[in-house]
Formats: sequence, structure tokens, C-alpha cells
Amino acid sequence: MAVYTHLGAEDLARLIARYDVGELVSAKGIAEGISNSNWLIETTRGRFILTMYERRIDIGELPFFLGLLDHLASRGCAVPATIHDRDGAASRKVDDKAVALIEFLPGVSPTQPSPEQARAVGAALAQIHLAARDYPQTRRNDLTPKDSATTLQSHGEDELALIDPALPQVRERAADLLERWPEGLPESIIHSDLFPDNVLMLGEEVTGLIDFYFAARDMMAYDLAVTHAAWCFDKTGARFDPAIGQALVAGYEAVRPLDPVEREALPVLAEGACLRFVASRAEDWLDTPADAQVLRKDPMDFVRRWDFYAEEGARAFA
Ligand SMILES: Nc1ncnc2c1ncn2[C@@H]1O[C@H](COP(=O)(O)OP(=O)(O)OP(=O)(O)O)[C@@H](O)[C@H]1O
Ligand SMILES: N[C@@H](CCO)C(=O)O
Repeated sequence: MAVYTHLGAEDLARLIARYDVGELVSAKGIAEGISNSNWLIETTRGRFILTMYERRIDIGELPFFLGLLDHLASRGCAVPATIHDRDGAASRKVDDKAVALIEFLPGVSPTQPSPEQARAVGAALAQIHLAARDYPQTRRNDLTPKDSATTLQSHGEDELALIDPALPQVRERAADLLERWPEGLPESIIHSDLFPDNVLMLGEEVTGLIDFYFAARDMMAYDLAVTHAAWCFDKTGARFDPAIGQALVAGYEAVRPLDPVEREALPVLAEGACLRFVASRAEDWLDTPADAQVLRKDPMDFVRRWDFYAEEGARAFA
């Protein structure tokens, strides 16, 4: 479910007329996605994605996110550009909600990525890191390991145990990880959530990186570790695929070679990536009523990945 707001034919036609994109031909709600309402818009001049920001996103931060898309697209990254309205604005209001029209990019998200696809994604990630270095806006990452540890601490042992009896133990592991967390590695604006469902591909070519709504300034190697945790395991985190991991890092390094300190830090950064998704998934789980129509993502999928990185991280990134 990812159309939370009904927009009638007249509302849509009026909205699209505010842009220099031709006449509205059709508008179809997109089922994928959780946070926002999305429509595939077809006009006499082409296809576009219309996003209505429903939750999670602070509207005051939209200029950062939409400006980032334009910045990266103008530097040749596979990222959708924002379509500005006739007044030059990147976002507009429909009733009290913000909307943006975004370039449609072809491609589908891989469900069982191949090493060649992972290599291409590693390269695309490095490209955005390099291209974002002179992006003039910035945003603090509000999902650092410290933030995630605080989130987990804010939930009582009994509450976390409702999700899984093994979950409360991660609070101590989070405290230990904070002691080991590296600082001072090279930074840029990072994507922070580059799961396969946020990548569009045609065969082995990356045609689009989407969903930049967690982008923030942070360590580039951390973003590579996030992407490693998101791409190299089966869904539950029980099985690691070393060929995907090697190809991802090799693809990244073909564009932006890592400093030795960054390479050495990858295992602990990957543990931090797992903590981030354990915490956000636990928070979402506890916020979502059991009978809601929204799929709840299991935090334990990332506890298993965390176990792996804690035990085998050095070997995984060797
Ligand atoms: N620029 C684009 N070009 C083509 N398709 C897109 C584009 N942006 C989004 N989509 C399609 O819309 C779907 C939903 O988008 P997205 O994942 O950004 O949803 P969301 O609700 O904003 O995010 P999330 O699922 O992370 O909460 C994607 O799976 C993709 O199929
Ligand atoms: N991609 C994240 C959701 C967004 O934070 C997850 O799978 O938990």
C-alpha cells in the first residue's frame, strides 16, 4: 500500500498543469513503497513520478533532498532529477501536503542480485559520494549508532522481547559498539539506505538510485557498509554471499579507492549499519498496530547480520 491520499482526476490535471510537462494522459498509484504516496504519471511528453510526502519526512528538509537529486543528476549520476514547476519551485503544496514531480527512470529492482549487478551498484554508490562532495547543503545524520542505541534504550526489555526474546540483548551490544565506533573517516553526503529496492536496474546496468530521504552527511565507508549489509545476505540474514560482497566493494573501489583506514573499519561500520536497521525496524514494529495493512520488517534479520559481522567481519571484507 503506498497511496495514502486520494487525488481526483481534476486535482491531478490541475497539479500537472502547474508544470511544463504536457497534458495529463494517465495517473496510476504505485503499490510499492511505505513512507509516501507515489503515482506514475503519463503526459503527452513522457512519464514522471509524483510523490506526496506523507510521513517521516520533515517538509523543511525537502529542499535538501530535492536539491541533492538535481545536483547528482547534473553531474551524470543515475539519479532522477526534480521537475521544477512553472515558477521554478521543486515542490508544491496540495492542500496541506507537499508534492514533488520527479523524472521517471526505467528499470526494475533486483530481488536476487548477481555479483555483476552488485559491482555496478558499488560503482554507482562511489559516483554519488564523489559527486556530492561539493553539494552546498548539508544535513545531520539522525540515525547514527548513538541515535540508534538511544532508540533501543528508550524501549523497555519487555517491550523489545515482545518482538523477539533475543532482542533486548542488543542494547548491551550497542553500548559496546559505541566504544569502538571510528571517527574522522572521509565524509560526503551518503544515501544511507541503498537496499536493492532503492536501485533500478536494466540487466547489469544501474538506471536509477532512488529514495534519498535518509541522505545525510556522514562517513562514505559507512554507506558502503550499509549497502553491503543490505545486498549480501538472504532476506533473513542467515546466509552471506561472499561473491556479492567482493563484487560490491570492488565496484566501489574501481571508482573511489578506499583509504587503508576505511578498509580496516568496514567490519565495525557494518555492525553499525546492522544496529541502525535493528533499531529503526524495532521502532517501526512497536509503532505499527499488529492488524495494520503495512508489512512489518523483522529487526532480527539484522541481528543475524550483526552476529555475522561481529564473528566474520574481518574475513568478509578481506
Ligand atoms: N524516479 C523513479 N523512476 C521510476 N520509478 C520510480 C521512481 N521513484 C520511485 N519509483 C517507483 O516507485 C516505487 C516506490 O518508491 P519509493 O521506494 O521511493 O517509495 P517510498 O514510499 O517513498 O519509500 P519507502 O518504501 O522506502 O518507504 C519504487 O519501488 C519504484 O518502483
Ligand atoms: N530499508 C530499511 C527501511 C528504511 O529505513 C529497512 O529495510 O529496514
